[in-house]
Amino acid sequence: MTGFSEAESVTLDLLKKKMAEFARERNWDQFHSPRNLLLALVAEVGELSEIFQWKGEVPKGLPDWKEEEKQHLGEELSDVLLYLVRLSDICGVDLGKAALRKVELNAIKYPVSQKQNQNQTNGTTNAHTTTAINTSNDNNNTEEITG
Ligand SMILES: Nc1ccn([C@H]2C[C@H](O)[C@@H](COP(=O)(O)OP(=O)(O)OP(=O)(O)O)O2)c(=O)n1
Repeated sequence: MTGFSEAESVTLDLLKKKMAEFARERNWDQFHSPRNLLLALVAEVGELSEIFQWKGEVPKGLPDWKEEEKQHLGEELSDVLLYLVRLSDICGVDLGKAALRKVELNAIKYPVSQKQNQNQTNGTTNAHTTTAINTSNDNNNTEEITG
């Protein structure tokens, strides 16, 4: 497997190629079926969950965590990402394009409310801003939630 130079930017495409190379070199393409990859992905999500299990809520940035704990977290997050990238590749889905499209769909489904716009213009922030969200798939139903 080729090394990674610091100057090289990490893209989904690079990770896709690295995973394909990793599997090919070990003759593991035979094991990287959609179902196997999905199960491996779910197992890694389980390992990721274990890191947070029983800790209660933890502050953003994980300020109290030891360096080894953060490194372990990075490893489990990476396993999830790598299997997701590989699963997408094996299924013939362009994950980057699909994710960008999904972000756009999300923005249509959950429009920014007028009130939020006003708060941004005034420079005010409110943790309990009321947002109009769409809760149905047919885009007909909206309801108010407080976030
Ligand atoms: N058939 C396989 C096995 C492993 N991997 C790669 C993808 C993951 O990034 C990592 C997973 O390796 P392990 O199954 O050894 O899992 P962990 O690294 O989490 O080790 P452990 O479960 O012992 O904590 O290796 C892979 O692509 N295909």
